[in-house]
Amino acid sequence: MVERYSLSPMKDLWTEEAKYRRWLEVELAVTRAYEELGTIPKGVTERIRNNAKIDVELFKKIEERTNHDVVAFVEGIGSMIGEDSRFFHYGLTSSDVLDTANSLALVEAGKILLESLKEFCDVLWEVANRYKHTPTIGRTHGVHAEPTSFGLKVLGWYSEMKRNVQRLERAIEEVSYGKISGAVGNYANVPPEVEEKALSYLGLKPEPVSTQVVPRDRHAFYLSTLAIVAAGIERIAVEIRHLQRTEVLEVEEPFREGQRGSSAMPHKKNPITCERLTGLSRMMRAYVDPSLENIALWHERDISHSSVERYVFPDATQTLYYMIVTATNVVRNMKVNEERMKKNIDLTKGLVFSQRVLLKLIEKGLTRKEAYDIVQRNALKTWNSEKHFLEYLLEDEEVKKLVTKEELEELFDISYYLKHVDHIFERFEKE
Ligand SMILES: O=C(O)C[C@H](Nc1ncnc2c1ncn2[C@@H]1O[C@H](COP(=O)(O)O)[C@@H](O)[C@H]1O)C(=O)O
Repeated sequence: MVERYSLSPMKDLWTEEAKYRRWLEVELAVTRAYEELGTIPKGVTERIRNNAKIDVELFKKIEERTNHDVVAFVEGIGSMIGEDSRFFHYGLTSSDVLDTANSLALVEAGKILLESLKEFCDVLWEVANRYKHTPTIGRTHGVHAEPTSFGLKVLGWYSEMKRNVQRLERAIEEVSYGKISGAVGNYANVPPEVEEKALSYLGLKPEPVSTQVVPRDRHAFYLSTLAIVAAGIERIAVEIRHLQRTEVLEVEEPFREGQRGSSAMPHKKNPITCERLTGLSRMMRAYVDPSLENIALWHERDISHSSVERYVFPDATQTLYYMIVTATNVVRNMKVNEERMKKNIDLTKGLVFSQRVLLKLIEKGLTRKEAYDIVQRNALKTWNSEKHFLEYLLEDEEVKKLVTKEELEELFDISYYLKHVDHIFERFEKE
């Protein structure tokens, strides 16, 4: 994982030390289950817990010889626990330990993500309410469309992140399964009762039908969900980047005291954080593809998925955690230029009110086609001149016959476009 984007507590979850500690926890849950079922003597688990140490160097040293990481770990622990090594890893295959430990890590990582995502939602809700009645231009195809509220734009982000909270909860549930079912998943050398007990100590459920491994559709679902959350953050980042373009300048991402925009051009404040978020989201999508390919393993398993997971589990969870924390800071501290938003609404000299004029002419008895022709005629003149759309309409003989000056002026009222904003917000307040 790139150190630059690794933050605690997520990064602490993925150290070698933490990984071996999880393996040991799984092994100890199994000996405890055997003990409870009366298969092995009482006290074994306690003694192993006291004598076993996580010695990363030792495990790595043994692995140089065995070329098998779990065998190296089992041997290493075995060398510390004497006679009790007879009961350690009894009836297990490596992936009983690996997959169950993976699930522990992914659930833990999911909870860290969930907590940060909920904080992000709180900030989005607060910012959405702050700008609930702030008019801004709505753009479609990048072209000015009709006025709307900036708070509504942020409420859309909030709404999406709330859906993401639910998706993440579902994804955590998807990977809350372990397996202690032996070499091909049929419990030949370890009874289902041991699995049931051991996994219950660990807070996991037994995989209903495992092979040597937990099926990888669970992990693919998890990784895909993380990429969807990242894409939602990317959507926000791309919007802010557009709004920070010099010609627009309605929003600026936070610019720190002492920060430099450009090595060459001292005047610049660049949206580098949102650009970084955009790039990281691309990486998040890149983790999904190999995770989907991991689903189709040979027969009861092959180990082609293992190398992939050494990257994607730590990197995807850490990258997304960095993205959520960073996006929260951007939205919390972004500069919103309400004056500029007003000015930009006027950039097209009233054209953004064209649909209201169209509807008014229809209300006065014209067909839609007749009304459209009149409005478009005047709109096209406005595009190509310095004159306001309203002035052209006031001069138009056909318009004059149907609509008074007062009636026309009323159509250019921004508050008309914000009249249902409170209602849209209320939908969330009721939840
Ligand atoms: O309980 C068993 O081990 C059963 C065995 N299956 C295995 N299950 C889990 N790990 C295994 C297995 N086989 C190899 N290895 C070791 O996995 C490591 C794979 O390394 P990498 O591809 O770099 O992720 C690397 O350290 C490999 O040595 C089987 O024959 O079905």
